[in-house]
Amino acid sequence: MTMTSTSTAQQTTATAAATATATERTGARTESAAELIGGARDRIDALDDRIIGLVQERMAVSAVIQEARIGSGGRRVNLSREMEVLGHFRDALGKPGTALAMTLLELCRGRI
Ligand SMILES: C=C(O[C@@H]1C=C(C(=O)O)C=C[C@H]1O)C(=O)O
Repeated sequence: MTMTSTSTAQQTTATAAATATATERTGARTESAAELIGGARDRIDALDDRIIGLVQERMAVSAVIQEARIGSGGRRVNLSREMEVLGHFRDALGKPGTALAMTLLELCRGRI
């Protein structure tokens, strides 16, 4: 064997190392599954960035409404409207939707 050739054992070891890396990275047991997961995770990261941007935009719009209401002599919080928002999310996403809406309202309330 020359110094540049690779034995079957070495190739098997290299493949095992690559698979172990894929498993470490993604939990997948094959490189092809790891590649699919890596690409899909990139899409999720991009979606999360958009969701965060939308939440920040919602917070800004909510603050405009709260400022106008407080400036006019009213209260910051409007419970009947919050019930509508909670119902909207519950209808679309079920019980976890209510929890998500409560978190959104918590983020949006009292930021002025
Ligand atoms: C934005 C408003 O003010 C507050 C914030 C809400 C929200 O972020 O959705 C809902 C009701 C109010 O407690 C509103 O009245 O519409």
